[in-house]
Formats: sequence, C-alpha cells, structure tokens
Amino acid sequence: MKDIKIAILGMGTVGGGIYQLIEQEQKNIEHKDGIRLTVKKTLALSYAVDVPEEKKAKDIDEIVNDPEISIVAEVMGGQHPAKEFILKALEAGKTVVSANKDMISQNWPDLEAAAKRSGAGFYFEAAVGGGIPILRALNDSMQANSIREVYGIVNGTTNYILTKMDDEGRDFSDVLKEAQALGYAEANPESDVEGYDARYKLSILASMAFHARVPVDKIYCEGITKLTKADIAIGRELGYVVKLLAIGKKDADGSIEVRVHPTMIPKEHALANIKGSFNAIFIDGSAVGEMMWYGKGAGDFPTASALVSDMVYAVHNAGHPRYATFDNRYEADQVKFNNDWITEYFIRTDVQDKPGVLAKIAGIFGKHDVSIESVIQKGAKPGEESAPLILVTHKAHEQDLRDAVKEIQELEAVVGTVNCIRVEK
Ligand SMILES: NC(=O)C1=CN([C@@H]2O[C@H](COP(=O)(O)OP(=O)(O)OC[C@H]3O[C@@H](n4cnc5c(N)ncnc54)[C@H](OP(=O)(O)O)[C@@H]3O)[C@@H](O)[C@H]2O)C=CC1
Ligand SMILES: N[C@@H](CC=O)C(=O)O
Repeated sequence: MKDIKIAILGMGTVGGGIYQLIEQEQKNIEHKDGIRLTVKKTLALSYAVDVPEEKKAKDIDEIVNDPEISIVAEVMGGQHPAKEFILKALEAGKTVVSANKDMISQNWPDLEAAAKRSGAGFYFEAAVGGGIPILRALNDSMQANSIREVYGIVNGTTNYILTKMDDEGRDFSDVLKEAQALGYAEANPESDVEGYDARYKLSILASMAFHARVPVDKIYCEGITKLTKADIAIGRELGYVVKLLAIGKKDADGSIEVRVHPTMIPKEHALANIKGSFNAIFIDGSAVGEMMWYGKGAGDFPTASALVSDMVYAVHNAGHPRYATFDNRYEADQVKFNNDWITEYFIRTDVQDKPGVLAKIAGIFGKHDVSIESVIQKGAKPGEESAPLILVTHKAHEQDLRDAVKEIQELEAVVGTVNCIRVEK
C-alpha cells in the first residue's frame, strides 16, 4: 500500500468536494489502486466543510516544507496567490493538481517549466469539462490522430442558464443566482456569463488538441449577456437551440480558428440536448473520426472526481508525462490564427415598419457578399412604428458580416440593436 499525504489549498465548493470524496472513496481507492490518500493539511480563508483544527495550516510554507506531503491540490481559484503557491509547491518537488483554468491557461509554460525542473507532476484534468476526463482522453488515447476539430459546451453555468431560459421561460438573472447557489458559477460569475471561463478552457483544450500554444487573447469571445428570451424563442420557432459553444478548428492550411460565442444549432444536433450543468465535447480525429464526451461540467463532486483521479494517476506515473506543446517550434508567434471564419448567421433587430427598409438592408448585405437565406418580418403592433426583423444568412465570412452589420446599425430605419448569433449545423 502506498501511503500518500496530500494538502488542499482552498476549501470552498471544490476543496470541500475533494475532502469529502477522499473520505468517502478512501477504502475503494486502497482496494483498486493500492494507494491510501490522506488529507494531511488544508489552507483556506474559509471552510465549506468541517475540518479538524490540526489539519488547518497557518500558511503555504507549512505545507511546502512538510516532507510527508507529496501532492498539493490547488482549488482556490484566481491568479494570485494561486500561481505563487503552485510554483512553490512544484519547486519543492510536490506534484500539483489544479482546477484553475483561469490561471493555468495564462501561465501554463511557466508552470510546466517549473514542474519539469523539479521532476514533479502537474495535472489539471478538472480545469476543462469538470468531471469529464477529456484531457486524459486527448493525451493518453488519441496519439494516433491529428485532431481536426474540438468543440462543445464547456461551461456548466451558462448551459444551466440557457436551459432554464429555454425550457421554462425564466429570466437570466434569477437562473444565474440559482447556478451560484448550486456551486456551478465562478467566484465572479462574470467569468461564466461573458464567456471568459469557456475561453480559458478552450485555450487549454485547443493547445493540447492542435499541439500549439493557443493563447487566451487569440480566442474570439462573446458571452450570453446580450441574448434575450426573444432570441431563444425565435430560434426555437426556426428549429434551433442556442448554446454557448467553444469551437476550435485546424484548417487545411494549418491555421487555427478559435472562438467562444452563443451559437444556434439545429434542435436535432447532439449538443442541443445537453441540459443543465452538463458539458459535452466533440473531438474529430483523423483516424477515429468524431467522438463525443459528455458529463457533469461543474459542481463539488464531479470536479473533485477529476482532481482525485489526477492524484491517483500521478502516483501510478512517477515519470509524469510532459507536454511538447511548449517547445520553441510551437510558440504562439509561429502559429497562424484564422479570424475570418465562415458560418451562417441569425440576425434580429427592430426596424421602422415602412416600405424600402428591407430592400436597403438586403442591399447592404449584398454589397458585403452576405447572401440572405430567409427573412421573417413581423408587422408593427397597433400603436407602434417599429417591428422585429429576423434574417438568416447563407454561409458568409465573419469580417464581411461584421462590416455589413456595422453599416446596417447606422441606418435611420434601424431602431434596435442588431443582434447577431452564429449558426453551426
Ligand atoms: N465550482 C465548480 O464547479 C468548478 C470550479 N473549478 C475551479 O476550481 C477552483 C475553485 O472553485 P470553487 O471551489 O468553486 O471556488 P470557491 O470560491 O467555492 O472556493 C475557493 C476557496 O479558496 C479560498 N481562497 C481564496 N483565496 C485564498 C487564499 N489567498 N488563501 C487561502 N484560501 C483562499 C476561498 O476562501 P473565501 O471563500 O473565504 O474567499 C474558498 O474557500 C477555481 O479555480 C474554479 O475555477 C473548476 C471546475 C468546476
Ligand atoms: N464555473 C464553471 C465551473 C467549472 O469549470 C462552469 O460553470 O463550468
């Protein structure tokens, strides 16, 4: 039996989950893996679960200087002091497991280098897709594939909100509060609803999938805060469901396309039926074809499941796998990014209900090479001068669409904001 002492930094939703899960599964892990995991120390500002006083460390040094502790789980979140604490632990030769996609996506090369120097392990399965073992699948099971696409729903909070808005017609802010109470949301939920959390995750996922560093700031990012119940309802009428998707593609010329935005997908699409806090990720590999990974993307036990699994994996793999992604040849400045992707678009705005308006709008789209597939124009309600106009385009270039929308927005006859949702089939 290997006796492994661990420390947990941060004892909120996920830290509390790890603590309880280890208690609950300890005997099982001993039996299956021959490993006894024991939480020796915790470090936190506040505690979501009861922890005996002797297990509460006074500072990070008490943990990194304890020779008995060989694994440190960082689940505090945020950049600082999480980064410094992880570096200290790695430099002291302790394996680190973390769920902190925000910090990892922006400091990965430094952390990886520190782990390499000391020979410690650095694992972060929980940082993408919560309990779904997606990073392990990419690294350990798809070596024989060139990955062409990786895309899906990677944020549980926004998927929970969109599901409730769609199925129950509920308001955004009510459902967000519920997602916070359920422990799905980030400490600052702006990260969820503005798409930043999905962007951090896509940075990690796409870097691994395409063997190239995909920095966070290369990823186009749009959250769900501008979506209205009307967009969702009209989408439904047209046969679409709205999801916040993270999309990474490697184009034939080797350039990488990475984006996070609300997306309309046909209601028959497998991702359309992913509900609540569940995540689902498609990977398209050259040999295996398309695979979908589905499971709980947020919450205490699902996330703790990935972190505890990383601990067990680290103990079984003392050599610790290293990622080649950050060799010089894979630096960001050598990677070509494609910012002019091609999709279809759903466009909704309010326009003055008078002759010639639609022709003018169609003319602008035509000028920018955006052709229109269908139009729904509803007449103005009695007493109102404007009416909703909904358009769906054929496939168009992103830059052309943006130029057209900018010009349309300036028309006097357009009285509402021109809302634009990308459509993927
Ligand atoms: N919740 C989820 O479903 C998932 C979360 N994650 C990631 O896991 C991490 C933790 O998330 P979660 O548990 O939800 O967050 P919580 O806010 O619930 O917990 C964070 C904990 O860390 C403590 N903490 C913060 N700063 C410090 C510090 N300087 N020193 C000591 N303790 C500190 C907090 O104390 P206090 O509350 O007093 O500030 C709190 O106990 C984040 O990186 C998150 O992105 C990843 C996947 C899923
Ligand atoms: N806030 C995140 C938590 C897991 O990563 C989410 O909602 O997905």
